[in-house]
Amino acid sequence: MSSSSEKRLEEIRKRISEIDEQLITLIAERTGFAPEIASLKNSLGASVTDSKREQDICEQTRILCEEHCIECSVALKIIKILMEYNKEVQAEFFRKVDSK
Ligand SMILES: C=C(O[C@@H]1C=C(C(=O)O)C=C[C@H]1O)C(=O)O
Repeated sequence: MSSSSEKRLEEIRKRISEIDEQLITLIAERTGFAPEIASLKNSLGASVTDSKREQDICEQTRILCEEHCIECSVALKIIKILMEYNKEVQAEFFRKVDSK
């Protein structure tokens, strides 16, 4: 018979697993836009990196972290990883276009 603490730990872990699944789903959706973004940038003659947009995203992250009372440095690391990943996918699209 599990104790109440074991049961509560199990409940929390179940919820964390649900959240992690949602996070991966959102990361997939976010990254899924990269090819279309790259195609649009290619037709516009724009670069993969948009520094102003990245600055705006980081500022939004800082604001959201304050609103949610969470450590900003960790959230910024995560967002920057996602941005780099998005740019990698875009760059792959550009390489494919250039190779044709
Ligand atoms: C997605 C874009 O391309 C790059 C990646 C970004 C991101 O992952 O949020 C933001 C700006 C760009 O450096 C974009 O230009 O919007």
